[in-house]
Amino acid sequence: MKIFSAAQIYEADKITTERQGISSIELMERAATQVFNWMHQRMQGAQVKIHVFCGIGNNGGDGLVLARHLYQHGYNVDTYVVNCSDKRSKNFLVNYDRIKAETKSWPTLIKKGDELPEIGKDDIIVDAIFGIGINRCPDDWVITIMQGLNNAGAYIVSVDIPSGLFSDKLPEKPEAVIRAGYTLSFQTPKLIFFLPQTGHYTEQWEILDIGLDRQYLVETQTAAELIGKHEVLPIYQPREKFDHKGTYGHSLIIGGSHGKIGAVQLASRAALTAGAGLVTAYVPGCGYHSMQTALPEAMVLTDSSEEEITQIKFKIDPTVIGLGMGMGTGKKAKIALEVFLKDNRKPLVIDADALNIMAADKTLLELLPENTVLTPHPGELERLVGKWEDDFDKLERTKAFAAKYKLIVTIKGANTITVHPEKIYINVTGNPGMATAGSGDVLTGIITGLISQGYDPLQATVFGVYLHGTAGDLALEGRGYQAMIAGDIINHIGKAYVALFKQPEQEQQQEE
Ligand SMILES: NC(=O)C1=CN([C@@H]2O[C@H](COP(=O)(O)OP(=O)(O)OC[C@H]3O[C@@H](n4cnc5c(N)ncnc54)[C@H](O)[C@@H]3O)[C@@H](O)[C@H]2O)[C@@H](O)CC1
Ligand SMILES: [K+]
Repeated sequence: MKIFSAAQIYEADKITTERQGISSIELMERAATQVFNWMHQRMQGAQVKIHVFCGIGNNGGDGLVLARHLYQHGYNVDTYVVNCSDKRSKNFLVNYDRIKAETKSWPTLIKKGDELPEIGKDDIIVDAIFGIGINRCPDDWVITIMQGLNNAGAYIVSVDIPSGLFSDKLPEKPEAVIRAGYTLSFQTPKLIFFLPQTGHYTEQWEILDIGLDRQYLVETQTAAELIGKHEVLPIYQPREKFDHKGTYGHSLIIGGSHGKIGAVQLASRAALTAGAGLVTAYVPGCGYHSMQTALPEAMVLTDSSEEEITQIKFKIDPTVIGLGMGMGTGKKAKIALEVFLKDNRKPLVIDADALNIMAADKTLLELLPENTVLTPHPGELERLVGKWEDDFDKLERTKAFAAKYKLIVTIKGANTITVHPEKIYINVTGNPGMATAGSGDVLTGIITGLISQGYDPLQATVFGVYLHGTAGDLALEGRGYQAMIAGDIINHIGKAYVALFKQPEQEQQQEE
């Protein structure tokens, strides 16, 4: 699903009114009616007190339309205008008059120095103070009002975006943002829902389709895309009857050192489970027996050293190479990596220690083939791209880095983000149970296994991250976050594939 920027949404708005021959007031009516429908469907006329807090722009206008509909349908609603500026928008003013005409009284104005009305813990607050048009930090008295709402203990539903959040930068003050239970976002999810520093301002979000111009939505390219089942299904490559193991390629997994052979084992097993035809592990001598025993399906090559990787030499012809897990960052490992990279022409997936070696000597990055996949966790990423100021800066730095070296970089986290020079892909699957030793090795293995089957590196990364997260979600069943280990994720890759083709009803039945 495309994630449109604020500028694109304003553009879509304008085009929609032109092409559909409607006024912006009608569009506002349509948008806010969707919010009303959403609430009405869930509340079914319940007489819970609803406090609608409106700003003075179009987000506030939405709030006024919503309040009018709630009133018309007999809900117990109070409407307030947080009078944060005298520059009221045209559409706000039209709806300000309309609600007066309907309810025979003006909404309660909240000005500087005014107290918040009493709000019960079981009440509902609708937050329509600021939308995507916020352009500066709210005044202190407005922040006090926002804090009052946050601390009221009532459930907060935000319209479009939690008020106080900017679409492209961090709020100056964390207290100047509404903490929503639910955000009903118009037409497109907002990028900020998925960034660690801003995502926590709403517990849940949902998109409301407000019928913006289809052609614009289809034709417009976005800088970010949300990746769920619908996006990965077209990537999935079905198998043919006469395919054989050669069709699915040969993954070579290189890494490990004394005490860290498990990392290679996990990555190799994940590559096989993801569907690689053949997997060979390249490990120091000390890893030979444990690899052969733990994973008889894989072949094993050993380094001349017992303890660590000192030279990467092999006579096989792999389709793709995944490397770096558990290999250490010592001098010998570094030289081995450098010599190997100078000769290598195969697609690569690089993780862990190999990333740290490269971060310490960036000239090695120039040796990477185009579209090499890097899978850093935040610490490794920082070593590669430098310290960032905030999540937005992190994305910009990573994009610039990916463009400079022509790489694909996956930033592992709650919403793993795959950064390609032209676009970022935000994954929706996964859970905190996956923050466990070896989880990253599994991801590297899955991506490597997918490339070996013929997925191009970007597809393999986007699909691999999705599968990895889904496997983690499926592995959670009957187990808390704490008990999940990396092997559980591998054990559920098969189910993650099967889940791709389950209809929603089947999924529900299974949950029951
Ligand atoms: N296509 C869409 O998505 C639609 C969006 N609509 C709504 O329109 C909103 C955007 O409306 P606007 O652009 O009017 O802006 P907002 O309503 O988001 O709020 C900002 C308004 O207050 C002013 N302002 C900005 N920062 C301020 C601050 N710190 N203190 C005081 N005043 C401040 C601005 O001048 C602007 O008028 C969306 O978020 C959405 O709720 C809907 O009405 C219609 C369709
Ligand atoms: K809002």
